[in-house]
Amino acid sequence: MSSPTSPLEYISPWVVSQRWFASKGRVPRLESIGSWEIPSDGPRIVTHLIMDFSARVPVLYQVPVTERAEPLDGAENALIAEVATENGTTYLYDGPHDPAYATALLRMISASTEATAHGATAHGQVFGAIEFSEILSSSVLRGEQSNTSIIYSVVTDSGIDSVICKVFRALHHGENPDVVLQAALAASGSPNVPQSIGAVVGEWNDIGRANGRALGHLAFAQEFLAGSEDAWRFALRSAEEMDDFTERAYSLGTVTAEVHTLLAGSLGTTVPSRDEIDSTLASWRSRLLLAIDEVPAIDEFRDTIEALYASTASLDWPPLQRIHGDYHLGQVLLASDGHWVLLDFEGEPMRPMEERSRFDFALRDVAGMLRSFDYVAGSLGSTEDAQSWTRASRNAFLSGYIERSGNDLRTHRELLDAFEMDKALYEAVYEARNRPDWLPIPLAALGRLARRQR
Ligand SMILES: Nc1ncnc2c1ncn2[C@@H]1O[C@H](COP(=O)(O)OP(=O)(O)O)[C@@H](O)[C@H]1O
Ligand SMILES: O=P(O)(O)O[C@H]1O[C@H](CO)[C@@H](O[C@H]2O[C@H](CO)[C@@H](O)[C@H](O)[C@H]2O)[C@H](O)[C@H]1O
Repeated sequence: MSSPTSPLEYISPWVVSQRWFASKGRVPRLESIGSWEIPSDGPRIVTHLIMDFSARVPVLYQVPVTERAEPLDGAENALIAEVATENGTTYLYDGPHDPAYATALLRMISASTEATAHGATAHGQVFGAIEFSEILSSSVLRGEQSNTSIIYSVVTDSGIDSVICKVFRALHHGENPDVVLQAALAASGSPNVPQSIGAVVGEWNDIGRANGRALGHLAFAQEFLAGSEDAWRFALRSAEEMDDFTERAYSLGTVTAEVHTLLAGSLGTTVPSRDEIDSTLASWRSRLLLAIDEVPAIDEFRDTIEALYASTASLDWPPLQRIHGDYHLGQVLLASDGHWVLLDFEGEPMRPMEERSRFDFALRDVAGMLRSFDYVAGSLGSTEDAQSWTRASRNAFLSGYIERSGNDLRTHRELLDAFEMDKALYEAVYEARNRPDWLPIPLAALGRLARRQR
């Protein structure tokens, strides 16, 4: 079998139709900037790094492709293209759906091996939490995701276990906070993140960098908590049935505080300088302007929001530290034994990666979760019952957080309100762009928060 001479030509139309392709609505300008290959006895396994130059800041995508001489049974939906070559037809498949790629990727991590470089390098790194002797099966996690996750069934000393490997689709220079933070928490013994198994790290050309090369995480493997349920779905059901969620919300508050304490302990804290506080105020204001620009109705709250932001400038601000960064119920699992497990420490997808790795205020996470409880009521039509469920859950979450952190956030209510306002503005932009039907949820929150300031 021979490989297609210009794979980009075949891969591009498929790339732009994927959920993780961010530049929808623009005419893409795709270029291959390199690839790497996992040696294989089966189909050729090539991971292409494809840059889209159409956005103001170009976006780099990771596109693993297997090249097969025969069609792969059951993988019709993952077929990228059929290419006529001099030796017959080559079938190109989306790697994560092909067991050949899935197995080779996890083996590369567990054996810490190096891929063959074609302008881009990649090597596996094992962290060692779970050792397995055999990979029994693999399948792609269904659902709308910004990355692609592969679930494996593996044989370990204690029996059959499940593993998840997240293949990052959009690549960035620098360490991925999802890997760094979860690995640090797992290493410090936290039961509230999955065990970390290992990662793939790569290097590629980047004309925007002084030395012309970028380095970052390409994939991350963890323990997969089979039988767990997403906290968002669990909370929605609980609110619909008017179940009391306060005990669970309280324990989520304590777990959140514990995770913040562990992150502070393992990765440090700093006292914010005047410049750092001013730069947070500046980022709030620029988000406010962006939100008004995209959702003009927000202008009505502008003066109140600006006054709230200004009033926080003279407050005593807490220390800076590493945080989750995009904390909401959809990022938390209720494990089958009833304990909370936090996921996806990648930060807000609309922020540059370099910003997402900076120290930040833990209050941002607290505000994120408060907003998420509000979304539960909002998505249920904000009925009296749903609102009272939300009020009780928000209070219980805060009480749990305060109790475990020893930090009485209610005494600095303006600061927490300002972070909540900032999150609701982020959400207004997110909803206007992605789910306009849900825009009223953050808008109503902005109205409520604004009324509280008057
Ligand atoms: N370790 C895990 N165990 C069980 N389910 C998981 C695990 N990691 C992710 N998931 C499931 O996958 C979904 C998406 O994971 P996430 O890390 O948020 O990916 P993305 O960055 O693509 O949004 C989660 O909401 C959860 O349902
Ligand atoms: O999970 P992601 O990292 O992709 O986060 C983005 O999408 C979220 C929606 O799935 C969005 O969250 C908002 O909606 C949630 C309900 O669907 C709600 O629980 C959150 O509080 C709300 O912010 C998130 O903001 C966005 O970054």
